[in-house]
Amino acid sequence: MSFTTISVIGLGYIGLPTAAAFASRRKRVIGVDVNTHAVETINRGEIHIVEPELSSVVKTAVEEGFLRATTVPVEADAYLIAVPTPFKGEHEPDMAYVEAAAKSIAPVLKKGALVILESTSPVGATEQMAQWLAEMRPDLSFPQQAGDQADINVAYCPERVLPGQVMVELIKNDRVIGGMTPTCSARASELYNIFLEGECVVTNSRTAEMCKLTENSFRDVNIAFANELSLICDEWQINVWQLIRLANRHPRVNILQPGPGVGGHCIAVDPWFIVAQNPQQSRLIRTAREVNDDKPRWVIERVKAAVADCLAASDRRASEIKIACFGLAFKPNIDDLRESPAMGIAQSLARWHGGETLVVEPNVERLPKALEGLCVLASLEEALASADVLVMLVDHREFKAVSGNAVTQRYVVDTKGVWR
Ligand SMILES: NC(=O)C1=CN([C@@H]2O[C@H](COP(=O)(O)OP(=O)(O)OC[C@H]3O[C@@H](n4cnc5c(N)ncnc54)[C@H](O)[C@@H]3O)[C@@H](O)[C@H]2O)C=CC1
Ligand SMILES: CC(=O)N[C@@H]1[C@@H](OP(=O)(O)OP(=O)(O)OC[C@H]2O[C@@H](n3ccc(=O)[nH]c3=O)[C@H](O)[C@@H]2O)O[C@H](C(=O)O)[C@@H](O)[C@@H]1O
Repeated sequence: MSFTTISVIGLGYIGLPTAAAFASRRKRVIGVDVNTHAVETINRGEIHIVEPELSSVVKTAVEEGFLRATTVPVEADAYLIAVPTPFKGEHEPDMAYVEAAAKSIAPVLKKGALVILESTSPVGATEQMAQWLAEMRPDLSFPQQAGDQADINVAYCPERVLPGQVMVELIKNDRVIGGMTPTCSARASELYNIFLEGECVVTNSRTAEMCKLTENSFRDVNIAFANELSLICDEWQINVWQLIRLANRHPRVNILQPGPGVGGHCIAVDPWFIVAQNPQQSRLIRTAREVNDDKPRWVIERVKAAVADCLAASDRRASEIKIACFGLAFKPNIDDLRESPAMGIAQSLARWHGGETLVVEPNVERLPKALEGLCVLASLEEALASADVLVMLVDHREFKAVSGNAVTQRYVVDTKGVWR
């Protein structure tokens, strides 16, 4: 059966680009979201999130009638679920959004439909989702009972796009296809091949779930290694960035970069899904998370020490010392401040510091609410000219363009190796 109508459940950073990609191939796409603001915005041909090149694709898709958004699930040939999977409590995966999404489509499922889970999920989540669907639709058969003969096909197909490059990577990246049966995988591959230029690589659902968690854990562990080196190098007064550059000249060494900590909604979250399910076997993954989560505390201590040194070397009071934090975003050259270690560092410093704390963030026009009344948003030039203690937190291109020679301050805590 070919795919005439495709429904994407959850129209956020993953769901909306995916819906737009199918619609751009002239497929009829119904996007479903519980957020009425998102639905109304999309139906006007606009977008409610920031992602390069997404806006024009959505506008064309809506104008040409291929993409429509609604709050109520409808009958379709394929469903892709891309709702949030945060953690709850002590880093346990919170599958409540996936459960709600699955239960919302169950009543409209028809024989022959394909259901794909795209949300980053713990191992076994796809089988659990198929179970929720089966409990609500005893009139239909599912892969866990009927194997390749099932009325409904179910697969796990994780997303691996990099925020900021989603519209390119969505099409070009290879895609892991984890069907609950070979037929499920074949159907899912057929669906993605509507827009995919990369390859569909077929496996089972558990391996696909673990593969997604593995990719982000690999990056987290490698960044933790770099962050740990930065602490050791600080003790020995070795330049960690030079060290890493030198070590990476070895043909089989490729160390990532240290920083103020790991931010975003994925790398700092997904490894915990492995730890929650296999606490005894995941000591390295847990330690990496702890190393990265502890880095902001270390940075704050370094800044406090720099302020103390600055005070000791002058006859000024603490309230007369100015700190400037450079960057708030969770990584360079984006405006996304969510789950950003730089935000937490700026906030803690401003609360602790008796004097003024300046913040320079070229990608925002005003201070986020969490920093209102605590910090002052300043221009790069203003901060460089007036601050006593500089804290480099994000290697935005504007900061890298400033030569280290132009930075005359003695007290610089540079977590990204931009000026020191
Ligand atoms: N943002 C990213 O770069 C990547 C995200 N992922 C994963 O993809 C999944 C989705 O992430 P994002 O798109 O970033 O999240 P998001 O928060 O941007 O979007 C999720 C959307 O789902 C909607 N939603 C929640 N419950 C719903 C329900 N029951 N029915 C319909 N809509 C519902 C929300 O209103 C929201 O618009 C997560 O599991 C995430 O870990 C995977 C790779 C990359
Ligand atoms: C393995 C991998 O590269 N995963 C990607 C990642 O996207 P995300 O934007 O969160 O990753 P990122 O660019 O590594 O940034 C995460 C955090 O790590 C920090 N970071 C990154 C690289 C580095 O050498 N040092 C470092 O400290 C960044 O500053 C940021 O705070 O997570 C995405 C996701 O799963 O949401 C995934 O789709 C992306 O492909």
